[in-house]
Amino acid sequence: VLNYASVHPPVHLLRYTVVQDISAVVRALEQGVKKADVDPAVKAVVICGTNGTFSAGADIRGFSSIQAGDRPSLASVIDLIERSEKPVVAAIEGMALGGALEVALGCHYRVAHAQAWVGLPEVTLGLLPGAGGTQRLPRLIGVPAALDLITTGKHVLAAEALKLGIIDEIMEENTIDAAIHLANKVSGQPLNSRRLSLKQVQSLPNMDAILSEALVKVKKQARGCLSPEMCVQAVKASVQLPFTEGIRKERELFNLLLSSGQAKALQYVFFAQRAAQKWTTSSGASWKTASAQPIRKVAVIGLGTMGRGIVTSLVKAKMSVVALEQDQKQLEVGARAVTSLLEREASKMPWIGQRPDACDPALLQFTLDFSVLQDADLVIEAVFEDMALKKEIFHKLSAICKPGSFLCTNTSALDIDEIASATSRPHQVIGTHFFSPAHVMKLVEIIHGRHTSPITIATAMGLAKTIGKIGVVVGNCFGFVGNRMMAPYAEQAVFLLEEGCKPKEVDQALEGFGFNLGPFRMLDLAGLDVGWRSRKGQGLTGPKLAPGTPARLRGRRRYSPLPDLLCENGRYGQKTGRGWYQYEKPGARIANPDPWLHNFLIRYRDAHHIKARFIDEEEILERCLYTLINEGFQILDDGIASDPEDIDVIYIYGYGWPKHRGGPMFYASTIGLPRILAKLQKYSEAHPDIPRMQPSAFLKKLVFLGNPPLKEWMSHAGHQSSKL
Ligand SMILES: CC(C)(COP(=O)(O)OP(=O)(O)OC[C@H]1O[C@@H](n2cnc3c(N)ncnc32)[C@H](O)[C@@H]1OP(=O)(O)O)[C@@H](O)C(=O)NCCC(=O)NCCSC(=O)C[C@@H](O)CCCCCCCCCCCCC(=O)O
Ligand SMILES: NC(=O)c1ccc[n+]([C@@H]2O[C@H](COP(=O)([O-])OP(=O)(O)OC[C@H]3O[C@@H](n4cnc5c(N)ncnc54)[C@H](O)[C@@H]3O)[C@@H](O)[C@H]2O)c1
Repeated sequence: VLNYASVHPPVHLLRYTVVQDISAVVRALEQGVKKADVDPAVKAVVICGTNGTFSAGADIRGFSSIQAGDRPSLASVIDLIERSEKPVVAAIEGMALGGALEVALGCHYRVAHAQAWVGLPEVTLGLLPGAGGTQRLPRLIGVPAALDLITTGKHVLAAEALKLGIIDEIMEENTIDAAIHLANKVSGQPLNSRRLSLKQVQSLPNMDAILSEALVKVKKQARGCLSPEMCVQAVKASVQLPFTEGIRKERELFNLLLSSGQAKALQYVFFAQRAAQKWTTSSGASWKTASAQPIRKVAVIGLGTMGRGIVTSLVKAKMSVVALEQDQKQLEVGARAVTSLLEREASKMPWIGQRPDACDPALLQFTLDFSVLQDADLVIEAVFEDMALKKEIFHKLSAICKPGSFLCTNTSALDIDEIASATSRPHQVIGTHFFSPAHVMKLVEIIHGRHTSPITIATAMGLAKTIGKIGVVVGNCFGFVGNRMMAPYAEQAVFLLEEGCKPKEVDQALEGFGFNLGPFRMLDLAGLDVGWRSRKGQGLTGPKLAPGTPARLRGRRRYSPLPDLLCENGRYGQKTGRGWYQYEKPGARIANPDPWLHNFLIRYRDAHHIKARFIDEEEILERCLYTLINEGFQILDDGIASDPEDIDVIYIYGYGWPKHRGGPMFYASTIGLPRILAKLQKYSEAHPDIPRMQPSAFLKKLVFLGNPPLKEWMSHAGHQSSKL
C-alpha cells in the first residue's frame, strides 16, 4: 500500500511497498500523481519503494478476486503517469517485477541501483504483463529483446537492463537522491520523446520471421502452456497496431489467460513451492526452530548417473567437493563425465565461464581414498541401489567422518532407518533423493528417518537451497513420495504394452498431456538396471524368486516381467544404447522405435496368450495418471507427505509433470474427485489383479464428504499423527 508521500520541493516523492494489493496502490498512485500535477509548487515526481525495494508487482493472491470493470485500473494510472506534464522518474532499488516494471515504463525516466533487477515474470504465472508492458517494452528496447524478456519471464540485473535500454542510469548508492537530482535536471524539458506510448516500435526487415519463429519456439517449449504464446501475440500487436489498439489486444489476451485454469494452476504452484519450504514434523520440529549447519565441504560417493550430476550441481554452487569411486577406471570415467558436464554448463552460462573463479579446480578433488572424507561436513552416497552395499558404506563413513558430518543417501526407495542403523549416528543420517539428470532437475526429496534430527533436516534443506534446488521433506517408506507414486504409473505403462500399445504410443499420450518425457523415454534415461536391481532386492525377480512362480503373477497380483527381460538382454536404456527404444550409440539421447522390441512384444504376447487390442489415448492417460493420483491419496492418508502441495511440487520439479496443470493432486481437484473415483472403480473391476487400481480409502472418504477443496483435504486425513 502506498504508505508515504512526502514533498522534497520541488520534487514530489511517491513511496509504495513491496507487494501490493493492486486496487489500494493503484488508487494511491492515482491520487499522488493527480495531486502533484495540480500543485504548482511541484516541478517533478519521483516514484520509489520502501526499505530498498521498488516492488515485486501485483499481489498474486489478488488475481482471483479481480473483477471486470475494477476501477481505476493499473493501466489507466500508468497512462496518467505517462501523460503527466511534470517529469516522473522511477527510482528502482531491489527489484521491479511485473506491474512494478510496468509502472516504471510509464515513467519518463528510470534510475536503478547497481544491484537492482527487473523483469516481467507474469508468463510464469500463466499471465502476460497486463498493464501496458507488452506494448511499452517493445517500443523501448525493440521486439527481439522484449520477446525474450516477456516470453521467458526472466529477470535481468541493472547492468544488463541499462545495456538493453530499460533504464537510463545506474547508481552505486543513493538511488533516490540520484532520481531527485535527475528529476530536477529535466524539469521543464519537453517530455513527448520520453512517452513510450507515442513511440513507434523499431521496424526490422525480418520482423515477420522474428515473430513467427518466436511463436514456433514458445509453442515447442510450452508443452501446452498458453501464456508464452499469448505473450508473443501481445508483442505482435505492438508491432501491428497503434498503441491504444495494442493495449486493447493486451487486455483481451490477459483476460483470456486470467480466466484459464492454467493461470490458477501456475499461481497455485508458486505458493505450493514456497509452502514446501516450511516443513514441520509430528514431534513439533520445524523450519522455524531448527537451524541449518554451515556446509563447506561435501563428499560424493559413486560417480555414476547420479553422482556425477550431484557433483556438478555442488561445484556450480562453488562448494568444495571430494568425489570418490570404487576403482581407478570408474574414477577416471566419472571424472571425465563431471568435467564434460561442467564444460557444458559453463557454455550454457557464458557469464560463469568468464569468471576467473568459476569451477575452480581446487574446489574439486577425485579420490579412491575414504580417509579423505574425514573432514567433509556432509557426505552424499550415490552407489548402486543395494542395501548391503549402502550399509557397508555407511558403517565405514560413521567410523571415518568427523563427528559433526551429516551422512546422506541418494537411495531411490530403500529404508533410511535400516541404512542409519549401520552407523553410530542415526540422528545425522538422512535421505537426499536427487532426480535424474541431477545437475538439471530441481527437486531433492529430503527423507527423514525415525531418528533424524531437526538440525539434519534443516541442513539438508539448506544445502538444497544453496545449490539452487527445491527440497521437500517427506517421510520414510518404500519409494518415499515420488517413486512410490511412480511405481503404479510405470506399472500401468508396461501393462499397456502387454495389452497392445507400443512404447511410443504411451509416451506420446503422456507427452501430449504435457510431461517432459513419457514413461518409457524417462525409464531409458534413468537406466532400466536401477529398477531391476530394486526388483531383485525385493525378490520380485532374480535368484530370490521362488521357483515355480508364474511369470506374470506375484502372489495374486499381476506382474509384468517385460522390464526384467529387457535387462536380461543387456538393454539398460540410453547408457547401453538400447532399452525401450534404440539409440545411435550408448549415451546418445534421441530415442528411435526399435523393430527388435516390437517383434519381441509380439512374441511375448503370443507366448502368454495375450490378444493385442487397440487402446485409445483416454485409456492410456486415465490408467497411468489416475493410478498415480490414487497412490498420492494413500500417501497423504499415511502421513508420508504432509499435504497435497508437497506432492505437487515433487511431481513438477522431479518428474516433469506439466506445471500449468498444477501437479497431480491439484489436477485431481480440477477433474473432480468423484470422476477419478468412478474411473478407478471401472478399471479396477476390469483388472481385479491390479490392487493399485483399487481406489484408496482416503479418496473414497473425500468423495463421500462432497469433494471438498484441496486446502481442506488434510483435515480429513486418517492418520492420527503425521509420520513426518
Ligand atoms: C519477490 C521475489 C523475487 C522474492 O523472492 P524471495 O526468495 O526473497 O522470497 P519468497 O519468494 O519466499 O517470497 C516471500 C514471500 O512473499 C510472497 N510473495 C512474493 N511475491 C509475491 C506476489 N507478487 N504476490 C503475493 N505474494 C508474493 C511469497 O509467497 C512469500 O510468502 P509466503 O507466505 O508464501 O512464504 C519472489 O517472491 C518472486 O519472484 N515473486 C513473484 C513476483 C512476480 O511474479 N511478480 C509479478 C506479479 S503479476 C503482476 O505484477 C501483473 C501485472 O502485469 C499487473 C497486471 C495488472 C492487471 C490489471 C488488469 C486487470 C484486468 C481485470 C479485468 C478488468 C477488465 C476491465 O476492467 O476491462
Ligand atoms: N539413475 C537414476 O535415475 C536415479 C535417480 C535417483 C536416485 N538414484 C539412486 O542413486 C544411486 C545411484 O544410482 P545411479 O543410477 O547413479 O547408479 P550407477 O550404477 O550409474 O552408479 C553407481 C556408481 O557407484 C559406484 N560404486 C559402487 N560401489 C562403490 C563403492 N563401494 N565405492 C565407491 N563407488 C562405488 C559405481 O562404480 C558406479 O559408478 C542408487 O541408489 C539409485 O537408486 C538413481
